[in-house]
Amino acid sequence: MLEVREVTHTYAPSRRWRRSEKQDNVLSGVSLHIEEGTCLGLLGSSGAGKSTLGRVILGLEPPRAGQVLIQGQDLYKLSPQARRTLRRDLQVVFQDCYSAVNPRMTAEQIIGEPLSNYESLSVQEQKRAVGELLECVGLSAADMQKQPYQFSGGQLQRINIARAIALKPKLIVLDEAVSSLDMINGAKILRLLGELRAAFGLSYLFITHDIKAACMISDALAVMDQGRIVEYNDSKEQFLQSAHPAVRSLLDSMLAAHPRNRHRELADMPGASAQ
Ligand SMILES: Nc1ncnc2c1ncn2[C@@H]1O[C@H](COP(=O)(O)OP(=O)(O)OP(=O)(O)O)[C@@H](O)[C@H]1O
Repeated sequence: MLEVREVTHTYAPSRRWRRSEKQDNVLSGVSLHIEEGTCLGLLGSSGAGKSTLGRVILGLEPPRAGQVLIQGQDLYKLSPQARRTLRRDLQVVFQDCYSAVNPRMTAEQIIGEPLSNYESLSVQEQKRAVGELLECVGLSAADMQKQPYQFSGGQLQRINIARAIALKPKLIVLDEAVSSLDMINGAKILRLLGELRAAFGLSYLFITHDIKAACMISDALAVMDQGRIVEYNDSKEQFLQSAHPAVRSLLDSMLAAHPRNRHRELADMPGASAQ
């Protein structure tokens, strides 16, 4: 479904930088793939390049080198018109559910926005579609006229998810999408994401610092460190045995009832294919 081939990226130097000053690569030869209907958990410490890779995959940050293939089509070689058509298949949910929405809009307007941009529905059809989307994410069609301040963080993240699935995309980049929620709400949203994936055949790139959350939802796990993929595994057991310092440090940062139980907790989690 998605193939990233040897992507390298450097941000343009700001004006304050001297021209001669060399910029480090934010992404260096990154390759990965996500099969249809599966989830890749992308872990890594702060500044590793995860969100930049997410933006490259979404078509928002043209890389300096490499390719992003969506169902075999090179995203950055398409005409603007073809890219716009493909962009409807690529959606994103960010960590900060509040800044991701216009505070003056109603839930109906927020969720209806992609439908207005891409579909030609009548007012009644769009209202019905928004009502169904609200119900899909565990809210009610009666919430349609509420504004963001009238929702809790967890509810507002459901609105963001409803907007992301409105066009029945192929791939959703979930950039720390549960990281600002408390444990109970985070777990509920992860369950919801699992249900939606099964119902609509979605693929996810699940970007996170949270190894527990990644193990819960992902079929394969990758770790980025300093712009490179340093671990990539579709077996949770093998992933947990990795000797790479970036993986060890993620595991060490995980809080458990007792440090001795960390491996057992992760190994018992559903999600990552654990053959
Ligand atoms: N728009 C930008 N312009 C210049 N540099 C940037 C920009 N966005 C990110 N960077 C730099 O690129 C590097 C990677 O950032 P990125 O946000 O991709 O990492 P990350 O792994 O997602 O980190 P975090 O987990 O903290 O969000 C960092 O050094 C960051 O400062």
